[in-house]
Amino acid sequence: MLRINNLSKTYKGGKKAVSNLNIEISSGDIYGFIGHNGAGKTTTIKCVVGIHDFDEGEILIDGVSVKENPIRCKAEIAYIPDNPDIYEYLTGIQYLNFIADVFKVPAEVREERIREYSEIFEITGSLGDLVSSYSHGMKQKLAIISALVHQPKLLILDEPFVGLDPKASIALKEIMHNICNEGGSIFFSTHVLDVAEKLCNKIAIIKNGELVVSGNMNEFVKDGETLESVFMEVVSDGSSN
Ligand SMILES: Nc1ncnc2c1ncn2[C@@H]1O[C@H](COP(=O)(O)OP(=O)(O)OP(=O)(O)O)[C@@H](O)[C@H]1O
Repeated sequence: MLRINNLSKTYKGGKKAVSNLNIEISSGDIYGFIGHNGAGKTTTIKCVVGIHDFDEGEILIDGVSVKENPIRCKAEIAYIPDNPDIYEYLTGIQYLNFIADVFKVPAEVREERIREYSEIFEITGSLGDLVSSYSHGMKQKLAIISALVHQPKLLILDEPFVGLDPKASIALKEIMHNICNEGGSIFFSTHVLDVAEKLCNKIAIIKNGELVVSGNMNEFVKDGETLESVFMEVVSDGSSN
């Protein structure tokens, strides 16, 4: 579903944020991406979703290069950033319809999905209000609903649980499981290691732009180890952070 091959990204000014990174995500995977502040998670995610260009390597979505065919790739994915920047002058429902238009979701299908997810995330009563009046968590919920409206094959989330109330977090985890059970995939960054440990079947740990651990969760979290203990061993080993 997603292959990142030898990805390297250097920002203007010379900061090499990601170096020779390889990740493979298959259909059905819930893939957690963890690392210290400034490790390179958001940079990697922004390269995958086409926000950042990158200097070296290749990113393929369902075998299609994000550089060579970005529109086809974007049609298959949805991205929820850590800080949703949603058009403040639209109402919630106008924003959802705008995104559904972009992804060409037919009217009756979008209505049903918007109704269902708005009820799950308990913002039905606020959809007629301007986004500028929404709290941070409400904007996040709106971003999540907009990401789900075209039923993406690959859902990419940057720190999705920060700012969500407990009920919404539980609902999102259930939706993530449902997407994977239907053959989709999830790639998400998080600092909440116990959530990652429970939710993910695969994990990657990035340190100073380089991948230091990747693979099946049960290869690392076993024999009394937790993801937290694995992470602490990996990042404290000669780390400058
Ligand atoms: N626009 C930019 N220009 C220059 N350097 C940047 C830019 N964005 C990020 N960086 C640098 O790239 C490195 C990786 O940053 P990135 O945001 O990818 O880390 P992260 O793992 O997502 O961190 P966090 O957990 O704090 O969100 C950091 O050293 C950061 O300072």
